[in-house]
This record gives sequence, C-alpha cells and structure tokens, in this order.
Amino acid sequence: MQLTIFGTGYVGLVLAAVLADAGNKVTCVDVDAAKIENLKLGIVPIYEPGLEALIIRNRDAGRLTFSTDPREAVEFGEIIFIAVGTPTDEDGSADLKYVLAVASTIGRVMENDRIVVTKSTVPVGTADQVEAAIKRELASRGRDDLSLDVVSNPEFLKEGAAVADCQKPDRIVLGIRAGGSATERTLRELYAPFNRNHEKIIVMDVRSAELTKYAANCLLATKISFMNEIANLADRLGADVESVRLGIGSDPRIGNQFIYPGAGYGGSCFPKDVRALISMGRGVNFEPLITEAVERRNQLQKQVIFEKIVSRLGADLRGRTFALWGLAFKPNTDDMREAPSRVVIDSLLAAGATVRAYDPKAMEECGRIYRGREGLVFCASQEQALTGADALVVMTEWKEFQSPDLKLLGDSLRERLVFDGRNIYDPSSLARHGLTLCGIGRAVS
Ligand SMILES: NC(=O)c1ccc[n+]([C@@H]2O[C@H](COP(=O)([O-])OP(=O)(O)OC[C@H]3O[C@@H](n4cnc5c(N)ncnc54)[C@H](O)[C@@H]3O)[C@@H](O)[C@H]2O)c1
Ligand SMILES: O=c1ccn([C@@H]2O[C@H](COP(=O)(O)OP(=O)(O)O[C@H]3O[C@H](CO)[C@@H](O)[C@H](O)[C@H]3O)[C@@H](O)[C@H]2O)c(=O)[nH]1
Repeated sequence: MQLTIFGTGYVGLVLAAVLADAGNKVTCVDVDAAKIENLKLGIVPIYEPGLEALIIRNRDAGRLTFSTDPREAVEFGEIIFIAVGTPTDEDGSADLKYVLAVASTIGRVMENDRIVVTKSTVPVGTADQVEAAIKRELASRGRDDLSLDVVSNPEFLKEGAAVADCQKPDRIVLGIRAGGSATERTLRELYAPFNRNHEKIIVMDVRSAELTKYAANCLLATKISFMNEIANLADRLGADVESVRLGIGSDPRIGNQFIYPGAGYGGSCFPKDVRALISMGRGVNFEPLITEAVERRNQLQKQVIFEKIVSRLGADLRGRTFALWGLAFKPNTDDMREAPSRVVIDSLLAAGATVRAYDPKAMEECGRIYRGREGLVFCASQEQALTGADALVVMTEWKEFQSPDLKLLGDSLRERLVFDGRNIYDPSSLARHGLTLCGIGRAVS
C-alpha cells in the first residue's frame, strides 16, 4: 500500500520504518525542515535501538521517503496517519493544536478519497474534531464529494523497545465508525503481516478506542504509583519493598510487570496521559479520584531521592559534589521528557551542590536542556563522574550501571553513600565495601 505519516517523532518514524519494512511505500511529512533534511541523509534525530538501520535500509530500497510538502504527501498515501505530539496544555488537558493543524492541512490539499488514522494519543471525541476540521476545509473548497473515514488506532509501543513493540504488537486496536466495513478491510489488510499466529486486531467504536489508550497508560501508572506508596510505607515500617514486590508479583492475578518502585515514572506518555484523563473526567463533571492520586503520588515520588540526600547530608549542600548516573527517563533511550533525573538535578543545584552527570545516550539531550547551567558538569564516562564526589545518585537502570566496580566506588565517594533511585543494587554487597545504600523503600535507608 502507499501510506503517509504526519509527524516524524518516536511514533511516526518507528511506524513508518516498520510499515515500509513490511513492503509498503511510506512517505513521512514533518514541519521541521531540518529534521526532514537529516532523515533524507540517514541522520535519525532520536536514539531507538534498531531504528537507524531500519530507516536507512528502507530508504535505500525506495520504500521510505521524507518530505515537508503536505500536498504531495496527501496525494501519495491512500491511508494517512496522524502521529504528531499531544502535549499537556496549561490546564492539564491534551493540547490538540498539532493534530487539528494536520487535519486542516489534509482538508486543504486532499484531492482523492482518504482514510485518516489517528495514531497520536488523543482525548475521547478527537476523531469527531479531526473529521470536522477536514470536512470544513473540503467544504470551503467545494470538495464535499470526497469520501473521508477517520479511524482511531492508538499506539502502544514503549520507548527503548519501540521497533520491536511495533513489529510484534500485543494488540492492534481499531476504532471504526458504524458503516466503516470497507475501511476495516483495508486496515486489516495493512496489518495482516503483524497479525499472524493469533488474532491481535480488536475492533471497537471510535470513542472506546480513544479511551482504551488512556485506560492502558493510566492503569500501568497506577501500578507504579501504588508500589511507590508501598515503598514509602516500607521505608517507615522497616520493611524491604523488593521482598514485598517478589511476594506479590508471583500471584498471577497481580503479575511481575510494572510493579517496580523507583524515583517516579517519567517520559512523554504516563505523566501527560494521566493528567489528560483527569482533565477528561473533570470535563464531564466527574472526579477521577484514583487517577488524581496516581499523579500526586508521582509528583511526590520524584522528590524522594533528594529528601533522602537531605536527611543524610543536610539541606545546605554547598561544597558537596554528587556523581549522577542516568539522565534518560528509562534505559535504551535518550529521551529526558519528564525524567525524574531532572527533578533531582534541579533540587541539588538549587541547594548549592555540584552535579557530575553521565548517561550512555542522553548527554546531548541533557546539554540541550541544561547548557550553561552553573554547577552541572557533563562527564564522558560513569567513572569520570565519580571524581571528587561525596555520593553517587543512580537515576536510570542502564545495564552498564548494574555491576559497578564497588572498590572504585568505595575509594571514590567521600561519604561512601549510594542513592539508588531504581533499586538496582543489593544493600549487603555495597555494605561489604563499606558503602551505604539508600534505596527506595529498602529496609536499609
Ligand atoms: N513516544 C512514545 O513512546 C509514544 C507511544 C505511543 C503513543 N504516543 C503518542 O504519539 C504521539 C506522538 O508522540 P511522539 O513521542 O512521537 O512525538 P514527538 O514529539 O517525538 O514528535 C512529533 C513530531 O510531529 C511533528 N509535527 C508537529 N506538527 C506537525 C505538522 N503540522 N505536520 C507534520 N509534522 C508535525 C513535530 O515536528 C515532531 O517531529 C503523541 O500523542 C504521544 O502521546 C507516543
Ligand atoms: O515497574 C515500573 C515500570 C516502569 N516505570 C517507569 O515508568 C516510566 C514509563 O516506562 P515505560 O512504560 O516502560 O515507557 P514508555 O515509553 O513511557 O511507554 C509507556 O507509554 C507509551 C506511550 O503512550 C505507551 O505506548 C507504552 O505502552 C507505555 O508502556 C519510566 O519512567 C519507568 O522508569 C517504573 O517506575 N516502574
């Protein structure tokens, strides 16, 4: 098939590369001309395992092209995906300005019947707004004769594993309007290569599909905030949340996934989608009590590591130096959107400390966010970050941080303190090297 994708971010680029790799011809459009020029040269703006090779291979095979020209792109694709950002607006709701701008653009240039698919995470009712925006433009050009079907097809990929998730989805949710059986057939055909072995396509009405995406993210965020709550209790009651996690995760009704306590969840999805669900609820005079508590717990959780530092070393941290390992909001990405590391960096700098930061992939992104910020030193390796440090703070569970040279840590850290925001270390191993572990909800903290 010939496909068009608006937005070359994490979702748009990955989807484009994966659909091209399945044999489709895909063109990607973005308003960021520099990004498009780089993509044409094979320069990929984000770090995502396997993505660059996939893009280059399909570009070279002539299946994947990049453009800033919406007219050409809308002419090209029989299915048009909208995969632009839906950031948090000032009131917590999802800001639809990018989605609706794409919709208006499509309406302005569309010359043939089209299926428009919303991939972006959007509040319930957005498909109606997208359809109205396109139809408004069509009507103003006297092209109401064209047929248009708007489908909701939320994306569930995780950063750091985006290519694999997109190639092997757990499920493919399609929100199709009544009477959309031809559209359903077209999308089933498109997704057939990803729907082998067992049925993964779940067809429902458009509003339910839109809500499904928020329900999935908010339930996962709820599991995390609940475990963080238990971790805070464990800290105060002298229990080890890691034992508790194992004790409950072995119950298949609970499961082992997404019950890892830590310094709060970050990224471009959970925080914004939790806020958007709250806003959606309030918009229909409904108080989403559980989701509000999830958000509140997460805001507090992002401060827990700093609070532990203060309780050990005092509130005045002038003259103190901290090695900080891990800036990205999770491993295998360079994304620092809403990363808990940012709260810790900001708090440490505000308290007068020096922060020596290192991340395997997010140094450039950190530079973009913090360039010129006094007190923050960008280090070339995890060892270099330790130079002259009083304590180590670990904020992302990158593989290379999991088995550090404990002798080196003991020799380097003046206060022999390790603040573990992801609970990757074992307190007794550290203790054998004279190091004290301050984890999240560990008995020893
Ligand atoms: N990041 C993820 O892991 C993930 C996973 C599932 C769903 N989502 C959802 O998918 C959507 C996109 O997220 P993302 O992380 O890929 O966003 P992103 O911010 O990485 O990329 C968005 C891209 O859209 C482009 N854009 C903005 N306006 C445009 C326009 N009018 N025409 C063409 N391009 C335009 C931007 O320049 C940017 O390159 C969001 O709604 C998000 O919630 C994200
Ligand atoms: O047990 C856990 C699991 C995750 N996290 C944190 O939760 C955040 C989000 O992690 P993850 O879900 O792995 O990454 P995302 O790329 O944000 O993916 C989520 O958000 C995407 C965008 O909507 C969805 O498509 C995915 O299904 C959903 O997992 C990160 O800060 C993690 O450190 C925890 O604290 N404890």
